Amino acid sequence: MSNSKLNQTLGEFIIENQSSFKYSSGELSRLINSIRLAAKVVNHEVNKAGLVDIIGAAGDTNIQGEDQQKLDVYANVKFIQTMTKRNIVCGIASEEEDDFIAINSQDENNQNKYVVLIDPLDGSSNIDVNVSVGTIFSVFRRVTPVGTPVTIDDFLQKGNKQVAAGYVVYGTSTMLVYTTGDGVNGFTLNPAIGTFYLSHPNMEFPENGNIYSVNEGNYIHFPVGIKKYIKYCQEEEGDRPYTSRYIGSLVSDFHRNMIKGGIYMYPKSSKNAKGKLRLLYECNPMAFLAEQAKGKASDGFTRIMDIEPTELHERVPFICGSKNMVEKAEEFMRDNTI
Ligand SMILES: O=P(O)(O)OC[C@H]1O[C@](O)(COP(=O)(O)O)[C@@H](O)[C@@H]1O
Ligand SMILES: [Mg+2]
Ligand SMILES: [Mg+2]
Repeated sequence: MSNSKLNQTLGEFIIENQSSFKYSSGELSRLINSIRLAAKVVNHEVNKAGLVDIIGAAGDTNIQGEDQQKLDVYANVKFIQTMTKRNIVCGIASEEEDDFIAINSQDENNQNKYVVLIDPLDGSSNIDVNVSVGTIFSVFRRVTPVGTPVTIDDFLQKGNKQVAAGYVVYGTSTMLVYTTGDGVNGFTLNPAIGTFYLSHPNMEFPENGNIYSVNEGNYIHFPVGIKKYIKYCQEEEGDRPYTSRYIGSLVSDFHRNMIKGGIYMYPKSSKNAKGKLRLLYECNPMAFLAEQAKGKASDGFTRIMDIEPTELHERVPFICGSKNMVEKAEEFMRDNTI
């Protein structure tokens, strides 16, 4: 991509690349545009995280038993509102909603074909401590007929059926990074004028990296394969030891590893038999991005995007990042399956 493309606005990029999308009808472009708008609204609030009325718990728990933070709820409302008001989706599922939301899909005039799954605020434990957080989204074409009520089947699709996925990272700068199956591009928000500019075209994971990201506080509970891989990362050998970096926000750890080369792991453990991260609105979208950026994502054995979902909020073990590093970790998992 020539440098002249750099600093293209996100709006211009969406229009220019619409035709490269196999289902292009303008609908997905309008959807990405609405996510762009909601991201700016949420970014404005995130940047104030520290003021009393923004931080802290909202007082409710979500279906996963997690205390919802005020910003979890705020971001959830803003993304759902923005997409619903613009009548561009027929269904939305969210980490913060017990069940999926049908958006007037029973109305036969509703010709909308897309459903969206979102993690409105990723890295919630970092909101109050001024550490970067994110938003994650995944988009599918519905499988049930247009003009009929969406059903759970429209959401429980394998990740390899995604038509778009992305995230917003609210960090030292705010970026929107996404794919529609034709590579991964990153856009940085110029807060002075409220416009996203193409700053990171064709993002790719280096095949190898020297960063590993895992919550080592859970080490004793990890499967033997993961323990051995962590030891492998720490050995004095060749380009090792690798550097340990763990922000505790999936989006931020993924983003850093995609730029610098690295591996992120949230394995299963004797405490969490299926790990912590949710397949549909955390692992699938990050896996689609990873593969589009020449990286890899699995549960240690199976490609994440080939996993058949059975529940809206199901969790899976997650290993994702630079291709050769993920394959090495899988090798340790395979050789230590006790
Ligand atoms: O504190 P832990 O157990 O290491 O978990 C951190 C992980 O949990 C998450 O915060 C889960 O996401 P949410 O904040 O959206 O619930 C990830 O972003 C992060 O990688
Ligand atoms: Mg999350
Ligand atoms: Mg979340």
